[in-house]
Amino acid sequence: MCAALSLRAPWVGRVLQRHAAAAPAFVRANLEGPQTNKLLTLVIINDGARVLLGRKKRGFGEGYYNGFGGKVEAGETVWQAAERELLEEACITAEDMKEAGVLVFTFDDNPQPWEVHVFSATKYRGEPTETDEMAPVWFNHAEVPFDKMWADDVHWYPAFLQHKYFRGVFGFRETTKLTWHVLEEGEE
Ligand SMILES: Nc1nc2c([nH]c(=O)n2[C@H]2C[C@H](O)[C@@H](COP(=O)(O)OP(=O)(O)OP(=O)(O)O)O2)c(=O)[nH]1
Repeated sequence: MCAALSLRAPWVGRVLQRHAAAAPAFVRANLEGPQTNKLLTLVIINDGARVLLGRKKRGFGEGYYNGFGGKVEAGETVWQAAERELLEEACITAEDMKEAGVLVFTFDDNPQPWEVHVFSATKYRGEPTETDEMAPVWFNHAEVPFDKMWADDVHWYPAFLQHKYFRGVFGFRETTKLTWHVLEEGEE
């Protein structure tokens, strides 16, 4: 069923094969379609007790909290994009950035899957500063405001906070309603 998957990451096909029976048809159609993934980055500073998030000040998701990141632009690597977006949105540079996990989002109202590369860092240079886009706020690990975050976040933050590498595939209906997901922890 998943033999024709055209994703960059073969693990997505393997995850789906393991869970195909339960995956909604739109998730499989999305991932088996011709569209390459839209690549995005997300950087979350985690000092061991707290995470640094930004409150989005404008546009889609206004008022919601997230790490810092955005689309990977032509000619840059995922790492370069992660560093650029962190500087643009929070005015800081991570000193010990590492890959924390990968999330693939599928939508019943958009055939293109989104592939978000999540990074963590404990140290940074500069002072987190409010920008046009984001207002930085620290949250204790036990007080991460999931009711004001994307619906998938509550599922993968536990692995993130425990420094476990994670891979997730998520299915959203009508852009924001999370209807199906699988999450696997650890390297494959
Ligand atoms: N926590 C979390 N982050 C997500 C999810 N989906 C998703 O795109 N993101 C992240 C990835 C990016 O960091 C950010 C979306 O990027 P963006 O559209 O603001 O990209 P951008 O800064 O390049 O956009 P723009 O200013 O050019 O409009 O949200 C999700 O479900 N959960």
